[in-house]
Amino acid sequence: MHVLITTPFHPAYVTAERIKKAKNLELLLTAGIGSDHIDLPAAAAAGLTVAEVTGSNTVSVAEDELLRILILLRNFLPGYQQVVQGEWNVAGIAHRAYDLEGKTVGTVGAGRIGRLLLQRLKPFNCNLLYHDRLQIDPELEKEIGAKFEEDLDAMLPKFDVIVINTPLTEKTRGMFNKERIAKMKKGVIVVNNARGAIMDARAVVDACSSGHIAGYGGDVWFPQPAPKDHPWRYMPNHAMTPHISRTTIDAQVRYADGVRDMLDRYFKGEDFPVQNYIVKEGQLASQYK
Ligand SMILES: NC(=O)c1ccc[n+]([C@@H]2O[C@H](COP(=O)([O-])OP(=O)(O)OC[C@H]3O[C@@H](n4cnc5c(N)ncnc54)[C@H](O)[C@@H]3O)[C@@H](O)[C@H]2O)c1
Repeated sequence: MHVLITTPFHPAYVTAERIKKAKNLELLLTAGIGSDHIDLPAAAAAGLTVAEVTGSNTVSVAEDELLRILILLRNFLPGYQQVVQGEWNVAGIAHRAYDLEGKTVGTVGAGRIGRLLLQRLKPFNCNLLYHDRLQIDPELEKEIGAKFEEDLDAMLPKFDVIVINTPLTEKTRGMFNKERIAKMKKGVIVVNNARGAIMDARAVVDACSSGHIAGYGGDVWFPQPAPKDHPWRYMPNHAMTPHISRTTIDAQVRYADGVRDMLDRYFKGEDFPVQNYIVKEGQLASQYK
């Protein structure tokens, strides 16, 4: 019996070809959230179990998204750069700095991270929207104060700030292409800590260059690690970092504990918490279908 523990840093890491060669492999554990670096249909067909530490970095990613929204909306980074470069030009920053209050902000994908982001946004007095395959439980929806939008395309022109929080699946790969970005409001802020490949990379660069997207921020790229010449490094008005939002010290403790717990259970022949399964007995978890 073999167990492979991976992190979600390297897209297309556990390929169908590698799975085929790993004759004794039984279990794939993702130390974090997001298992698109594994060929999930191939894992299912090979009878492997795939599990992640569901929820381990939900708060870390949601807080980071809030940070990037504020950094971009307030035009913070050029202000910081002025200070480092010995400059002082308030008007150069203020002409494109906005309050978050009163803006229409929402998430595409309202699972664990998307919902927590909405909850964290509530005290900012924004107009909150969300799109997902599934509507949130009505009581929680009322408590959060976010409106469900069934039709993604109809929702796109409404946002001042849009955050992507879906997994990378065959349905979400390239979901934000040139046409969808064109439907967004001119001057929109886009934050994507979900997966780089959900965006059409070129379309993002073009929209940032034309000003259609006023700011793009996130920690996920395609490919990863991002090569030195990745165009997102050089496009205007971005707040990009390496893949860091998942991995605060607090999150590292949570996902290390989660991996240890699953290994203990595995060697004792016990089941994992049900929400951790991504592939079980040949079936993919619903969020990956
Ligand atoms: N940057 C990071 O460090 C980091 C860390 C954790 C997770 N993530 C990414 O964030 C994703 C979401 O994490 P989560 O814990 O909130 O997952 P989750 O499973 O709790 O929520 C995902 C939500 O996306 C929705 N969804 C799936 N496909 C959709 C589609 N085609 N259209 C609309 N909605 C769709 C699902 O219904 C679900 O509500 C992960 O899959 C991972 O890719 C990134």
